Amino acid sequence: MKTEGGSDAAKRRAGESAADLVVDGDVVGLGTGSTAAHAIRALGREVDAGLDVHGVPTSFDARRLAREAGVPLLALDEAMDAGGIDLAIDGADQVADGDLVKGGGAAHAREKVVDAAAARFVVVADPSKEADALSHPVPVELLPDALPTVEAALRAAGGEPALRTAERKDGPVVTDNGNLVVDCDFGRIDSPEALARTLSATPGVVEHGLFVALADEVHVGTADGVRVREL
Ligand SMILES: O=C[C@H](O)[C@H](O)[C@H](O)COP(=O)(O)O
Repeated sequence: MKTEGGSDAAKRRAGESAADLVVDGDVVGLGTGSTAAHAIRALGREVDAGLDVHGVPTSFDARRLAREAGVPLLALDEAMDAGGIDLAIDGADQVADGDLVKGGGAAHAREKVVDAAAARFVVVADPSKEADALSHPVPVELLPDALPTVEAALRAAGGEPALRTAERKDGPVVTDNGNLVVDCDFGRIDSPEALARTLSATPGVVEHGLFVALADEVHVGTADGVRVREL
């Protein structure tokens, strides 16, 4: 069972607080996961009330939710042609010093493209995600054929990789991009930047879930409000 800090109410406060930042005419990156979902639903309500906004989804799931909520969508190329992404709102599995681990929903590859392209990237989280240092296993999306070589490289880098499997499917999780994910436990990550460089340089790695110095602010929903931290 989740603690009070990880409650859905805290996630909702964070998501709604970030959605409040959106202004008329904005193009918004729509993150994936249970916290970003609250921001998407809040945007849908604002669209109903007359807000002119377009979303750029970061996953199949975010796209489906945005369509249900009535948020008009743009493909990434359309958004870039139209002047770019003003704001991205996205969740995180862990936040420390403004660096993030993402990819609990295996959406981190597209999330990183959209979040990094945004003029302003706002992270939404509940207190259970906050830490002094990153230590959450790092999701690594990889080409299926490269599984043995990537696993070997991750072990050589000091990690313990575990192929992600689905609860209700035999076999591994397959991402929206047709790839596999391993969750790699590195223990406490003292230098996220150095580890990010190592992972990015590994052949067969499509993208990893370390988001280093990408976020501009963090909205943490609490039991009775929202804590906003600018980075
Ligand atoms: O791939 C999924 C994402 O990176 C999510 O944003 C992350 O896992 C946080 O999800 P949640 O808000 O459900 O904890």
